[in-house]
Amino acid sequence: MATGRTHRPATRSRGIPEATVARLPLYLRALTALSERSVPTVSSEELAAAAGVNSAKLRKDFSYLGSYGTRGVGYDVEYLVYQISRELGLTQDWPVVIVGIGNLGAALAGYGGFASRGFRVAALIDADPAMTGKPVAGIPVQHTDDLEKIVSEDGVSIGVIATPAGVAQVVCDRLVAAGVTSILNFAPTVLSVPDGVDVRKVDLSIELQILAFHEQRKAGEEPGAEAPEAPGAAAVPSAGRGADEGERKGPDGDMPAVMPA
Ligand SMILES: NC(=O)c1ccc[n+]([C@@H]2O[C@H](COP(=O)([O-])OP(=O)(O)OC[C@H]3O[C@@H](n4cnc5c(N)ncnc54)[C@H](O)[C@@H]3O)[C@@H](O)[C@H]2O)c1
Repeated sequence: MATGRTHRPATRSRGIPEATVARLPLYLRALTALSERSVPTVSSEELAAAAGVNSAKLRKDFSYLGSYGTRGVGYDVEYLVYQISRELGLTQDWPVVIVGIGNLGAALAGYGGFASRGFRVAALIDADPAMTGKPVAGIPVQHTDDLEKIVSEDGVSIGVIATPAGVAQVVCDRLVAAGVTSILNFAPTVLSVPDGVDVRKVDLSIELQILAFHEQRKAGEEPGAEAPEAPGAAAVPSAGRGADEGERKGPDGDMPAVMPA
């Protein structure tokens, strides 16, 4: 089933760079908070600070959306929320299946942030027969035997893998064969997928390793402390791959803890 690795283009088909796409959720999160406080407009500087991005970059990002703001007034908050949501495909409901309902899968199933951002947990799937029919976060767990049926009947295009690493590729292949075209992989393994399938990998331990590197460097900068050795590429993977390399430093360090596989 796995016929090759997906290579993401540097830009999306409509000319929006991947780095900009990766920042849109940060803007949306900041804008949603402003909208909840009924703030009507926001300057690029204020919004950039709230999103943790520099304002020149924000203006450049918004120019790809055709949004330039009004001089002296700023950006219309509600309109930008709509525009970014539409760009991210969030104006429609996305059914999602989660496979592997252990500690992590159960926590994800109960996470309210999916629903509020337009992601409906359509099904929970696990290979353990003892779990079949048991509700987790109010949703009954279904057996992996029914995976293909569940995916096709619900028209699911996004799958979340929270299984042990050793079975993640098999689960991935089954999801893809059933029609899933986007996978969020939490298992610590590299997945192979056919062209046309997007994989994003979340690895919190890699994020911690990057923080450890910065901690070590800070310690090395203290007067009298020994400078740490430069890390090898393997020790400090770029979690911003797919976005601009090196963008994790400075005000843009708040990239999502998610990366292309
Ligand atoms: N990315 C991260 O930051 C992060 C954080 C924590 C855990 N993890 C990873 O997430 C995965 C799950 O961790 P956990 O602590 O929830 O483990 P867990 O053992 O609690 O749960 C794993 C679940 O997967 C199920 N399962 C096993 N084989 C399956 C299959 N073929 N199809 C469907 N379900 C299957 C098991 O029955 C179990 O319910 C692991 O790979 C772990 O390393 C990643």
